[in-house]
Amino acid sequence: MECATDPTRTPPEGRAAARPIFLVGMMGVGKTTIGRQLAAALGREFIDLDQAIEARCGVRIATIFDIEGEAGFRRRETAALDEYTRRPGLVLATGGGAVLSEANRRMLSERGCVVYLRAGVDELYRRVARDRGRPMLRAEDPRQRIVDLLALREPLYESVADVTLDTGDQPIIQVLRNLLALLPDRAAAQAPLTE
Ligand SMILES: Nc1ncnc2c1ncn2[C@@H]1O[C@H](COP(=O)(O)OP(=O)(O)OP(=O)(O)O)[C@@H](O)[C@H]1O
Ligand SMILES: O=C(O)C1=C[C@@H](O)[C@@H](O)[C@H](O)C1
Ligand SMILES: [Mg+2]
Repeated sequence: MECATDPTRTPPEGRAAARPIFLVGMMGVGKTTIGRQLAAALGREFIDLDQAIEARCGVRIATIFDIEGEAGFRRRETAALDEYTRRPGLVLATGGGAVLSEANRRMLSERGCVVYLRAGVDELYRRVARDRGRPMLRAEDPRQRIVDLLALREPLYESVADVTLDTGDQPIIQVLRNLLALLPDRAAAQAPLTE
């Protein structure tokens, strides 16, 4: 789906509904961090899918993996994605594996503007190395795990992306600036960006 507002969906107040924006990409690429600030800059509601699932279950994602396995987590993820991708105007940060199922990919690409945030293996590893809360990185060699996951997932992220943005080694403010410049409703931003 393209990223402009949808003129066929007119909310009661008469303004065209803002297309929801979905952030996808690998663990640690910055979906939660950038998503929250993007939503603030655009004056939109922000939801982090991982945090929504945790709030609903009352436990951390690592605990869901421990008790229900990855398959149990993925079922919860699909149910939450189905709910939140229907909300107009949202900025939604998805989990790193949200693109794995075809049903999820269809929801993402049909219901909103999908932004793929990219980063290289070393950058991703640097960002997640100190964080023990990511069950997919419980491996003898977490860096190699990132290599393997990226190889599998990169084509899937690309297949749903309307906009792809390299976060490289750029500071968060620069990533945000670049993203806002790529989105057509930049003019709707309510908060000026300050250094
Ligand atoms: N451009 C950046 N430069 C430096 N650090 C960054 C950048 N983007 C994010 N980070 C840092 O990387 C860490 C991971 O970011 P974040 O939690 O937003 O990633 P995520 O994509 O939501 O990961 P997950 O899929 O596991 O939820 C955080 O500590 C964040 O501050
Ligand atoms: O990359 C993944 O498969 C995951 C990423 C996180 O956002 C969480 O959704 C969970 O830890 C699984
Ligand atoms: Mg996150």
